[in-house]
Amino acid sequence: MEHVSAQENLRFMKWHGAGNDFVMIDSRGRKPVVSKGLAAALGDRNRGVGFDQLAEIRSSDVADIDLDFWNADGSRAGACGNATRCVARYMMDQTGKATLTIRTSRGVLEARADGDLVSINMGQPQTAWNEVPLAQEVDTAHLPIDGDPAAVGMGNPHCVFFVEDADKVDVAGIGPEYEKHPLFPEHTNVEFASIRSHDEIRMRVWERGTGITLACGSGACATAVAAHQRGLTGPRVRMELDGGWLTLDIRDDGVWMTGPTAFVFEGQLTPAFLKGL
Ligand SMILES: N[C@@H](CCC[C@H](N)C(=O)O)C(=O)O
Repeated sequence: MEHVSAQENLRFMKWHGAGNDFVMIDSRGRKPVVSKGLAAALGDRNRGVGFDQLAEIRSSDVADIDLDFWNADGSRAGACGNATRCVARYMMDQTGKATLTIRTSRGVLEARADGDLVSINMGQPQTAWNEVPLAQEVDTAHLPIDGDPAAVGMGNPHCVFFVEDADKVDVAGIGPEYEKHPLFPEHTNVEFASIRSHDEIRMRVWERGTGITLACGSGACATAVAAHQRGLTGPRVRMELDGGWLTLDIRDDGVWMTGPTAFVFEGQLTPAFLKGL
């Protein structure tokens, strides 16, 4: 545990976006404090605080802020759409600004307030096999895997299955099988989607490094792209996840994702908890 003295508490916040829950640590003005060990300890819902992802805000020289993500098991994530929306709302509330630029590992993303909601341009989808990434060259629109899923990258990998009824899928049972499928060298998030109409999808998700979550923003983007690519839906869809609704809009400048955010509480991590992490 670097850059926080052994005698001081570490402030954190708890947020969620459509039930996808996050710990947020604002490290602007100091060196980063989050490590794999801290993320894994904090992500433990019995011994820590518990979260789907941890988001650390840092000062930036190219955008309003820099943002890094960890999953509950301490692994890094290249994208986290719902956490990005929650961080954007936190910054908008602080600055009074309705727009924001956020640098993540996939570049600078734009955030916009949309009434009580927040919209994020999650960037262009990655459909080339080596961008998702996959372990070998295959047709990413129709993977050589039972169930004919599609692979889409959104700064993180997604394996999207289209099923008759997503509510009948044993996500806890089969999600882990595909998370570590050999076709995904960095493992993958796994989505199960059923098409309700040309502009509505029901989706459930098993997240890489975390497990079942109530929502997944990058997963919603990947699902909307894969459905549109197959001609199942238009470029703009509403998506119902277990924790609420997101709106996806596939535009020339990227995939825009809009949804709710909620601040839950603020807390302090004690030196006793931080010691040795
Ligand atoms: N819940 C996130 C996705 C988080 C990262 C994912 N588990 C991964 O490892 O890629 C979202 O809202 O995008």
